Amino acid sequence: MTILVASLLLGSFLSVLYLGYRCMLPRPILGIPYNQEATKNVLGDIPAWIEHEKKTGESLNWLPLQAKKLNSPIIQIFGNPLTKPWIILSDFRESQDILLHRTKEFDRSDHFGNAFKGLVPDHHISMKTTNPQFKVHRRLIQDLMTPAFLNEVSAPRIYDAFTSLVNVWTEKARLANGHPFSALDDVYRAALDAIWAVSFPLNPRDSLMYAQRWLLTSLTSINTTSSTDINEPAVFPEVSIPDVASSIFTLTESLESMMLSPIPKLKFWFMSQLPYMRRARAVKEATMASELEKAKARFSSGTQEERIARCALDAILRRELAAAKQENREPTYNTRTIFDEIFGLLIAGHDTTSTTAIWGLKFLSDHQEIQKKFRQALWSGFPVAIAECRQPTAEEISKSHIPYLDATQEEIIRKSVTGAGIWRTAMVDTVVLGHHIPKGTNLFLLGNGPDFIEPPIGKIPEDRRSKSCQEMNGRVGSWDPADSNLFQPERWIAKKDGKESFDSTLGPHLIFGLGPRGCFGRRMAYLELKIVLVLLLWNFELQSVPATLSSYQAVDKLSHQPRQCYLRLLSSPLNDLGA
Ligand code: HEM
Repeated sequence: MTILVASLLLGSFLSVLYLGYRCMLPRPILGIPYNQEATKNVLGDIPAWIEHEKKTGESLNWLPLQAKKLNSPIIQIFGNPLTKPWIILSDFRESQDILLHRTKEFDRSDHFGNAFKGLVPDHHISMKTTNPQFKVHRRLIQDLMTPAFLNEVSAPRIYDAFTSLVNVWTEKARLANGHPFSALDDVYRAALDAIWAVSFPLNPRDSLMYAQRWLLTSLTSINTTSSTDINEPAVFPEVSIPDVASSIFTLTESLESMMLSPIPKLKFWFMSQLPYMRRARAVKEATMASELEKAKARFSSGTQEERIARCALDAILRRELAAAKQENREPTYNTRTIFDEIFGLLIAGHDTTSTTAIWGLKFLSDHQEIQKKFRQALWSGFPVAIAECRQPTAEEISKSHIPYLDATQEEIIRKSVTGAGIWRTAMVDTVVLGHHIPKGTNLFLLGNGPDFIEPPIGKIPEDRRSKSCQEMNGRVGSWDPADSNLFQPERWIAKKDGKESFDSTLGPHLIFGLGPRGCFGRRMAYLELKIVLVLLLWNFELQSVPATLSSYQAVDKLSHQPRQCYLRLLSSPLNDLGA
């Protein structure tokens, strides 16, 4: 009898265990292709994804491979063992339609939003568009992308930061004596200087580039350049990074590791218990509080007219004051909202733009003919600067419309795929390309594979597409599959009556997203990239480096970052005009 009861109990226990296991196995959405192997494992596609990352060093690159393997522009993967499968779409027209026209059906993705919630819980990036707070937050920062703010505040600050980078690299080129050197850290640091100076007043002597320049100026030579191998990279002494900047880098990195975590909130909680993270957060909070106090002091002195926005924080406080007046209440400046919105700018403003700029430097080093044409375009595009033997001013650069410059910038953005794709969550049960998508499903609109930098996967019948998608047909061109993977600025140039002009609708990219939740900082990013490209290419010739120093391997963090960027710099012929 005892044996019978024990066997029954054991049997029931094992059945419960088995049923539990079965319940945890990923459940596919009917009709959408998927990796059959993944459904036999509670971790779904994660092991294959990790394996791919170990082998290639690139994680999000695994998604286009899966789409091609399953031969479908819409696939599902099991990326989070605790939620519905993720839908991966590799088709520009359908993605464009979702982002621009189907905004009631698809909103800010829970997965993407959760990645930011730990660090900046009250930033609008994680809010749904229907959340009334979203509009309140957007109103606070609405001035920052106006032409007036961009031209009068952002452009000169960004220009100063990257002129300092030119000064540092002039010293490095002198000391390197023909040897290549890694450009990664310098570009990230100069970009942080730039967005810091846009966000808060920055004394140039406090910038990261300033101290580095003076350290290098004091040197007459460095050890590594005594090597007879001219390809041996030069290594320079580095000044130590102040606490504030290193905290921002630490926190940006913590955010980066959230993006690909299946459960970002939990991961952030564990990470935030680590002593170095606690310290970085404390430094950040103290710095934000001190900058806010300084801004309040600037703000309360002076008349309404004198309260001009000298930086992003001033512009935000002005908006809060205006809102308070309208709502007949006292302004509240010391809020989590203001802390998080301004810190969000610092993070979003330095990481993505610098990554894109670094890709640009790599492409231009590896495409000498394009670099030559780019410099010729600068020569004919800035005649006054040429006549006066000086580099163009911030104003001249931001107001310029030089087709080959704009085309090269757009091609760098397209080919860098700094953002591998765009996340959205289905807010209702809906349909994509004829497939039922249940409410709550996360979609990843892939921008780094088929239909963008590779040939599309098959031809999608028109009647499979939504009505609004069919109506939009032809508004944006498509790339020739034979060369969509090549770096070719000319693809963005339209020719009419023998005249060339830059045309951003000639083909697709999704790097900034689209529609009401597309990148808020897009205009600033374009402005910054333009300033960076003009200043660096005006001052330096980027000579090619050997293949071993020019790998295109990348690591997917907050952005898709190259692992290597070595530059061999010579003074540019344009710069020599002034010599
Ligand atoms: C090359 C540089 C940049 C790239 C590739 C980039 C890319 C992106 C992408 C892909 C998104 C999500 C869009 C979507 O879901 O549709 C985004 C959102 C955002 N970006 Fe950027 N970004 C860049 C520069 C900047 C800069 C310079 C700033 C600000 C200074 C900024 C601020 C933001 C903000 C605030 C959001 C959230 C918008 C929202 O939730 O509505 N970005 N960005």
